[in-house]
Amino acid sequence: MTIQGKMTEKEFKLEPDCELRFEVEGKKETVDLKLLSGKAEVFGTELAPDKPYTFFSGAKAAVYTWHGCTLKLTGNTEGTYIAKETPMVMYLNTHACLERLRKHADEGLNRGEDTRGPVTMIVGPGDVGKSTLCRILLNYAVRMGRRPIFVDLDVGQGSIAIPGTIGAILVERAASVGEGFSQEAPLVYNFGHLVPLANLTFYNILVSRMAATVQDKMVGNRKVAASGVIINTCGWVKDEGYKSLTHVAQAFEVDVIIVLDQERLYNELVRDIPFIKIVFLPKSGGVVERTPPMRISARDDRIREYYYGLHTKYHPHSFEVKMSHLTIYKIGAPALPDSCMPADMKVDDHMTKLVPVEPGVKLKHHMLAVSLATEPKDLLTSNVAGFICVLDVDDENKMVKVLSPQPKPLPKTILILTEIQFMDSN
Ligand SMILES: Nc1ncnc2c1ncn2[C@@H]1O[C@H](COP(=O)(O)OP(=O)(O)OP(=O)(O)O)[C@@H](O)[C@H]1O
Repeated sequence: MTIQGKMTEKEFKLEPDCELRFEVEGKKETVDLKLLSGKAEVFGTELAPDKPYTFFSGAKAAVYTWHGCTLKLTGNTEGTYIAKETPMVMYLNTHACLERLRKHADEGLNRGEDTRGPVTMIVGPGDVGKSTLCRILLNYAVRMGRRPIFVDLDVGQGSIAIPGTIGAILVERAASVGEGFSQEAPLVYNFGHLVPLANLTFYNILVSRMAATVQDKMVGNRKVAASGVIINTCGWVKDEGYKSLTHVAQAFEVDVIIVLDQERLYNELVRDIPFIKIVFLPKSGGVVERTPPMRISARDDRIREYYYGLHTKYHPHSFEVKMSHLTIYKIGAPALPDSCMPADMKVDDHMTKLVPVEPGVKLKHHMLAVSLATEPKDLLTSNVAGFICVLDVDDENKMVKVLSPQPKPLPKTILILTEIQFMDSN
C-alpha cells in the first residue's frame, strides 16, 4: 500500500489487480480523473481513455484495474493510496456464477419454460459496501448485454428517489462514473421513515408490493426475466431487522443471498433458510465508514439532488397552493394500550391506519409524497409520482408554499405526510 500526500496533479501507475482509492476533500473541491494508459473501471464502469471524469466534494471512489494502467488525478484528494488487496476477483467470480444462472434461464425461456434469472439479495451491516457491490454486479451484468432490475430497499439512504422510499429501476446502461445509474421511470413507493422499525408492518407490505410488481415486469419481458434482480437492503440485521430480511427473501423468492462481512448473519441465514444459496463475501478495505453527521448530510444531498440535479442542473418550481386544495394523509396512528383496543382490532391495524392531516405550520420542511392514488383506499400500496417539500405555511391566508420538481398545478391526487424533512437553502 503506497500512501500519497495532498496533491494538485499526480500520476499513478497501477499493477494488475490493484485499486487507487481516494476521497475528495473540501466543500467546494472537485477532482478530475483521467485514464492515461491501460484499462480501468470505477465500481464496474469502464473508463474511456483520456476522458476527464469529475468527482465532487464528499466522493469516495476506487479505480480498479484488472490488467494494469496509468491514471492521473487533478485536484485535492484525501487518503489517496493504491491498494494491492481487494475482493474484486471474488466479486467477479460471483458475477460469473450469476451469469451462469442467467444463461440457464435463457435456455429455459427459449424452451418455453416459466423460468427467470437469479434474484440476488445483498445483506450485511452498515458500511460494508452493499450499495457498491450492487453497482458492480449490475454494471458487469449490463456489460454482458443483460437488463437487470435494481431494487433498493434501503430506506435510510434511498438511492432511487429520496430517503424514506423503496425503489426499483431497470438498468439498461452501465452507471455513469460520477452520477450513478440513470433513473428514468423509476418505480417508487413511499415509506416515509428512515428506518424500517418505525413501521415494520407497513414496510413489509411495501416490500411485498414491490416484489409483486417486479415479478410482473419480469413476466412481461424475456430479456429482463433472464437478467434477474439485484436487491440492496438496509444495514439493520439484528432481531426485527433480521426477520425483515427473511421477509424480503420470501417475498421476492430470492435465489441467492450475498452476505457481506458478517459471519454471524451468514450462519443464521444458512441455518434458517437452507433452501436458498447463501454466499459469504468479505468487504473491501476501501469502504469508508460514515458517521451519523455524514449520513445526515448524505440524505440532505440526496434530496437536494432530487430537486436540483447533481450540480444544480435542474430548476425546480416553488409556488403557493390553497390549503383547501390539499388532501393529506399520514400512514399509521399511535398505538393504543391493549386495554383500550376494540376486541376486533389487531395491533397491526393501527400501523396501516390512514389518518387525515389538516394542513398547518407543523408541515413546514416536511416532504409530502404525491401518491398516484386518487382514493384513500389505494393509498397504502400505490406508488408515488414524486415529492413536494413544504417551504412555508401561511396559516392566516390558508396558503402553503411548496417546492416541486414539476410546475403547478399539483396533480389532483392524495399527498402523504412523511417524517423526512428538508431545509431548502438554494
Ligand atoms: N473499494 C472502495 N474504495 C473506496 N471507497 C469505497 C470502496 N467501496 C466503497 N467505497 C465507498 O464507501 C462508502 C460506503 O459504501 P456503500 O454505500 O457501498 O456501503 P453500504 O454497506 O451500502 O452502506 P449502508 O449500509 O450505510 O447503506 C461509499 O461512499 C462508497 O463510495
